[in-house]
Amino acid sequence: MKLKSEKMTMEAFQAEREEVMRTWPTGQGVDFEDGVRYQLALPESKRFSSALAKAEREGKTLCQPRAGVALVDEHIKLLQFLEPSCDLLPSTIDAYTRLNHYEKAAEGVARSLAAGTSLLNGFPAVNHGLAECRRVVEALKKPVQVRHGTPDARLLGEITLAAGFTAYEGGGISYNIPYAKKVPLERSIRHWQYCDRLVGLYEERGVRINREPFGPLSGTLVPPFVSHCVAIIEGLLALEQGCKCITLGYGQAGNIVQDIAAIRSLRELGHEFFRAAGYEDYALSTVFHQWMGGFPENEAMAFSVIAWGSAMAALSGATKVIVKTPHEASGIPTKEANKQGLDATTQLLNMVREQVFPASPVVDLEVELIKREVRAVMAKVFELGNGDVAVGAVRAFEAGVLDVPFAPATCNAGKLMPVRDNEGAVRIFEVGRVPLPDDVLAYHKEKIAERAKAENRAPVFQMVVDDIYAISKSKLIGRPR
Ligand SMILES: CCC[C@H]1O[C@@H](n2cnc3c(N)ncnc32)[C@H](O)[C@@H]1O
Repeated sequence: MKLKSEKMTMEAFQAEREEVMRTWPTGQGVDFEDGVRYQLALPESKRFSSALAKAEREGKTLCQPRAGVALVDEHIKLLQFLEPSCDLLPSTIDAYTRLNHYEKAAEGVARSLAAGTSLLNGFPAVNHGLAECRRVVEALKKPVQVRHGTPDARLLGEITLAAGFTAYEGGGISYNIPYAKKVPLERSIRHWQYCDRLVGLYEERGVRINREPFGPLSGTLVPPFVSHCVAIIEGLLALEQGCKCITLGYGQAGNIVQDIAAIRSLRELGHEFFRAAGYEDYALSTVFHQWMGGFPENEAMAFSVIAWGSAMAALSGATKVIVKTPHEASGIPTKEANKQGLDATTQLLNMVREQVFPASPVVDLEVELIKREVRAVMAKVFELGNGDVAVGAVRAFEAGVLDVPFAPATCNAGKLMPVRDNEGAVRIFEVGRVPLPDDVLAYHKEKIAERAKAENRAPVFQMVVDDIYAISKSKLIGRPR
């Protein structure tokens, strides 16, 4: 079916749903009306959208971990262990499920049962099915979100939303470009139009499900304007299918001014583009991801990175912060390490939340710079799509207009090359085919030249490599040895 930015008709949705529910046996037991009844019966305390709306009203930054293990009882124990230390809960889905390899996930569950410990890197919700997913929701007091990385997340959405999960992360771009190699962008955007239409159908029945495009993308030196464009496009695609509760995200880069400007501009640009598209009736929030790149192995240093990300989330005014753990450099954290990450985060949120970052001309300058970059790229996306943002997004990636640094997808040009400036802000080393205004490019070049002068070396690709490893080597900027 041809990709088009339009609300799926009920006929098209129902026809596709027949096929989706047959893709794994656990799809057979899922009935939408039953899901609506179950969702409506949930207490407000379990509704993600209510928690976000309250945090927005109070100007509070909520904290949320990532967490997921193979077996249901262990997953429940894990989330119950973390629950007192966070505001919002996840269920991080395993890598097999993200690729729709449910038979491999089934093997993983069997091996985990035999081994008595989780041998999957997340919770295989599709294999466990509706009743078992409801057992997770019923064992908890706080709202639970599905966090994953799935280009085709249709069955996963049907099962988990009917099971009472009240938030769904991802999108047709943000769960393709950083996560997949050869999934056609047109296909993943179509699949996510289905997911968003499902959320829209729940909304029409009075069940507000939160939708959170995956902000950080490749999580490696992604310039704010790049992730903002993807977030805004996925927000527009979700609104188009009837979603009303949107959380736009950004991955911490590390420079104070740029990170604060990133969240402020993300919120303002979200409203700007959503309203320009004619939407008024929606709830917008933001999420700040603690540093998504390489972490120090030294746990004390890892806590510093976590603490820094917590302070910046609060100072930026983000509605939510996604928390890392001191085991980040080694892999899936123990529940104790996961809790430690949350406790370190809570300490900083509590110490910073009453403080307001002073109005600052340099922050204002950075906000304006990001807005000019986003507007320039989005104008080209709409032009390429003749007004159709879905078609425009596909063509923009083909043309290198949208370009995510260090992303594995073959449809991503990979020509845009970022590098830190002398204060650690992410600047444009090579612009590739991204249509940024000349004076903006000149500004980036100037900021990089300042660093080159300070390091007494020409701006070279080695700087990029040095920056990628810098934080894991206890620095922000990859200075020459
Ligand atoms: C895009 C998300 C990457 C982050 O997501 C964490 N992550 C992945 N899977 C799990 C899991 N099953 N439990 C706790 N954290 C998890 C990684 O550590 C990394 O920080």
